[in-house]
Amino acid sequence: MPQTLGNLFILTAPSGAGKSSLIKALLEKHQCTNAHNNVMQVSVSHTTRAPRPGEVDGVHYHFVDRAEFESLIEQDAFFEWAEVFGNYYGTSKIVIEQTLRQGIDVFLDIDWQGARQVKAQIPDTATVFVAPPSKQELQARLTKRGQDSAEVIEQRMAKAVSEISHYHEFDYIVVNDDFAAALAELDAIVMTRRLRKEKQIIRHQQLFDNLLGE
Ligand SMILES: Nc1nc2c(ncn2[C@@H]2O[C@H](COP(=O)(O)OP(=O)(O)O)[C@@H](O)[C@H]2O)c(=O)[nH]1
Ligand SMILES: Nc1ncnc2c1ncn2[C@@H]1O[C@H](COP(=O)(O)OP(=O)(O)O)[C@@H](O)[C@H]1O
Repeated sequence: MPQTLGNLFILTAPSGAGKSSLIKALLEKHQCTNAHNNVMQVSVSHTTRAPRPGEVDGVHYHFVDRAEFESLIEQDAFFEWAEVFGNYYGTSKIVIEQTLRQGIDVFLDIDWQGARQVKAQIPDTATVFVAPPSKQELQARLTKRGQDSAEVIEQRMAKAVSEISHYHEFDYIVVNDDFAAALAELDAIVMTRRLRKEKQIIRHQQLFDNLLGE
C-alpha cells in the first residue's frame, strides 16, 4: 500500500487484559464517537464466534458462519485471518485500505498471528502488546466481565500464556495496571506515530509549498 496519512495500529493482548476498553477510551478521548471528528476508528472484524449478550452485528463484529467465512477467504477479502479459540477471525482488506487513504488512523484488535501477517504486509504498522499486571488480575477481569462461562474462562487463561509468549515481537508494550496510566501511554504512542516526518509531510504539503514558494 502507498504511504497514507492514516496510521495503522495493532493492539494484541491475552483475552481480558483490557485492549477493547483501552481502544474505546482512546476513541472517546479523541471524540471519535462523533461522526464529524473521525480521526481514528477501530476495525470491525469478521468472526464465526457466537455473539455475546449485548454484542451487535456490524458494531462489535460481523458475525458470519464458517461457510461464509471460508468463501471470503477464497475471495481474498481478508487482510489477515486466524483461528482463535476454535473460531475464525479476520480483518477485511478493503475497509482498512479505504480508511487509511482517507487519513483516518485504524486500530486492529487482533491476535499475535494476525499481527505478524499485517506487519509482514505493512511494516509501517505500529504493534502494541497490552500485558495484564498479573495472572491473578487477568483471571479476575475475565470473571468480572461476566460474559464467558467458567469453562471458556479456563480455556482463555490457558491460551493467555501462549499469547503472552509473543510479547517481544511487538514495537511497544503497555502494562494495563492503572487504566488511566495505560491509556496515557497508548495515547503517547499514537501521537508519536502521527508526528513522524513522513506523516507530517503528507499532512502539511501545502504549507511547505507555500513556505518555500515565491
Ligand atoms: N487474527 C485476528 N484476531 C482477531 C480478530 N478479531 C479478534 N481477534 C482476536 O481474537 C481473540 C478473541 O477475541 P474475542 O472473542 O472478541 O474475545 P476477547 O479477547 O475476550 O474480547 C482476541 O485475541 C482478539 O484480539 C481478527 O480480525 N483477526
Ligand atoms: N486497568 C484496568 N483495571 C481494572 N479493570 C480493567 C482494566 N482494564 C480493563 N478492565 C476490565 O477488565 C475486563 C476485560 O477488559 P476488556 O477490555 O474486555 O479486555 P480484552 O478486550 O483485552 O479482552 C473488563 O471488565 C474491563 O472493564
